[in-house]
Amino acid sequence: MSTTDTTDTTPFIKVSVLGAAGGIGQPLSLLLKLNPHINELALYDVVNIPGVAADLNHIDTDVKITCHMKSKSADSNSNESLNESLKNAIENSNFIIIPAGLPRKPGMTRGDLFNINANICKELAEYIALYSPNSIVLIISNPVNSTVAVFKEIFVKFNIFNPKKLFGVTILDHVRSNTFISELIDGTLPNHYNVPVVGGHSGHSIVPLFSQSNCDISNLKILNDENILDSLIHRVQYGGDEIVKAKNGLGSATLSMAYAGNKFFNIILNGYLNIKEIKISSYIYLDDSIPGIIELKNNLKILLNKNNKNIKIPEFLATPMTFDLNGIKNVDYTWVNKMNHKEQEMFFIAADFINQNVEKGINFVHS
Ligand SMILES: NC(=O)C1=CN([C@@H]2O[C@H](COP(=O)(O)OP(=O)(O)OC[C@H]3O[C@@H](n4cnc5c(N)ncnc54)[C@H](O)[C@@H]3O)[C@@H](O)[C@H]2O)C=CC1
Ligand SMILES: O=C([O-])CC(=O)C(=O)O
Repeated sequence: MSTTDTTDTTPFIKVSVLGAAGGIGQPLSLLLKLNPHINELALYDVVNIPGVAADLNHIDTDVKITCHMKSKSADSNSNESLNESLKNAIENSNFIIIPAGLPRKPGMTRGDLFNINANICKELAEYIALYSPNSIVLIISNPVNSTVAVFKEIFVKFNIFNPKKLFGVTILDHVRSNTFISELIDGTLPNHYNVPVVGGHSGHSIVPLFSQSNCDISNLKILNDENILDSLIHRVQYGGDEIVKAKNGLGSATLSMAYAGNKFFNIILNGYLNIKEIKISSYIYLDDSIPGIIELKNNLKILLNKNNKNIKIPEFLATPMTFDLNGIKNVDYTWVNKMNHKEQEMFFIAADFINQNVEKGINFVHS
């Protein structure tokens, strides 16, 4: 290859995965190692990361793997306990993807993970604020409805919060909606469906908008049967439980999450590199500075008033959007006025849940 060609303006892309030795972290890192746009993949964990990095290093793609494991001394509470590994893992990263934290066991809700995972998120957020404040941050760690609020509050504390660059990863709900509707119809071509999902990422906070799918499935006879539609919606809202039960104590969704996380990352990267604009939902802070947010809030306000609902518009919401070099390009608010009555009722319930989950995240940071 020529070394004299100076016309290549493609930026150097560094991606960091925090929690890379875990059930999601490993397959996600494998998929990222195959990505032709990535130059460096920094893998960080508190255990087992040298083996994962060595293994991935044998793959003959151009992505350079760097390995970062938290050292024992970084665990102490002394002033000298700077976590150099974490600092090195995230410095100069364009994207930081975070699947660090405990997964559920049968009988647990995502909310039951809050105490442990919020503490993990706190350390990671503080390091990102100090050493990689301009990166785009994708949070997978549950409970997403609350952990994203933890990140936001810490970023605000450090005065580095950029609402266009902080994402809760909720795309698995969209992936499941596409798969489950396909199964219900004829089991073919699940990824030809494109079901928008709004709200949050747990149980009744998840609102799949089947009436707004790209394939006109709202006209399908099958969905006119209220029982079939209800069980489809329930399956999407509680898809995570299906996996937790099947894994029987050995964790929650990992492979489908790695697939979904990689899909979301690629959609953002396509916008970032100006290759292709694709619309997808993510759980974000509804900051008025983001194009489309004022319209989204106005439409939600009108909807709530019209239905005499005394519900606060959530500060965070999964909503469809597009991406560019700065993170979020544009938020799509048009789904609000296209919701049918059933979807509106689901949204009101979701908003109530999200408000409680967000409050938990905010209180954790300020207590
Ligand atoms: N957003 C979503 O749609 C989904 C989210 N999840 C969540 O993702 C998280 C990870 O799930 P799994 O990979 O299955 O769990 P896992 O237990 O297999 O892996 C978690 C990894 O995080 C690491 N870790 C723990 N503390 C850490 C710290 N302080 N810094 C860096 N890494 C640390 C662990 O060592 C482990 O390797 C869970 O909270 C789970 O609930 C899971 C599926 C879907
Ligand atoms: O259910 C869980 O705990 C993991 C998760 O978020 C999902 O699979 O959607």
